[in-house]
Amino acid sequence: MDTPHTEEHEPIPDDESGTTYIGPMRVRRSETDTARTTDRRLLEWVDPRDDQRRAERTMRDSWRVLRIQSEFVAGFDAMSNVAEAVTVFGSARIRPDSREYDLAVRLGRVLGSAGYAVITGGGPGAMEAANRGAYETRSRSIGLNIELPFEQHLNPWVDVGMNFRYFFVRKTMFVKYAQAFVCLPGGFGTLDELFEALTLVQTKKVVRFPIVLLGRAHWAGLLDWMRETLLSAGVISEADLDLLHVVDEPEEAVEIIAAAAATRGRADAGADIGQEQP
Ligand SMILES: C/C(=C\CNc1ncnc2c1ncn2[C@@H]1O[C@H](COP(=O)(O)O)[C@@H](O)[C@H]1O)CO
Repeated sequence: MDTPHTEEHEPIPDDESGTTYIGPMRVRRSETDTARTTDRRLLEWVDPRDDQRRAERTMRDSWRVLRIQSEFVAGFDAMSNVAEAVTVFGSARIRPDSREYDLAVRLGRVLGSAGYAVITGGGPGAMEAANRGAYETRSRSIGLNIELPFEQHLNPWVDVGMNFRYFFVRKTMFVKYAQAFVCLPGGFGTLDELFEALTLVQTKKVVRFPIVLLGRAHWAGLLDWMRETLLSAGVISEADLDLLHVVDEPEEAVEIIAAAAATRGRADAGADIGQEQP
């Protein structure tokens, strides 16, 4: 029989005891439960010919909206005091004895020393390293973790941390509270975050928001492909390519970010706020 959880009370793993909470109830955790993350339940396919399942889904989705709303509220509250900040993306898999890890620590330090808070995904690898560098400078070190199908911990260098259930809520926080993105070498997750940022800037959903790719060797092939395939096919423009800054040193990244910040006038910020609907 399935573990008796409802959508209103999703399981919260309790790492210490090896049990899971379903609302107020404490149950033994099974792999099947933890694999069914909140995002997975949200996106789960329901057979359109199954009227009963479709009706259940409609009811569950109505409740789900309230949970999504509460996650936004918690995120806005937690982040409301963040001042100047840069979001750093990068591989979850790089090891502490690698050059890439060292690069990410140096980036965190340089950003921290320049007065920026550092926001990462709060996980291991490049995220941990960037948080570590920021933490060492006593700048604010923020980790926005995500529920995954396997055990997930905030890295120890985070001093403000949150654990999100919904990918898209977390992504909003990455953008909303930062004034630039730096992408360290990474895989699919990093590419997803990079391209989301790029699309937001390209479509002017965010303005004066530099995107810096750190580590030329890692990014060169992708940039060549963008130029040779995407630009040649006319599906992007030369100006789109200019949205990306490619550098090798953390100091160069910070120079680019500071220069963009300097062009950001008060008029800019004021122009948007006040005329908008929430
Ligand atoms: C795979 C491993 C851990 C996964 N833990 C993660 N925790 C938090 N954020 C993550 C994690 N994995 C990916 N991300 C996000 O994607 C980017 C990195 O993805 P990539 O595919 O590794 O490039 C990163 O910026 C995070 O926001 C280790 O066992």
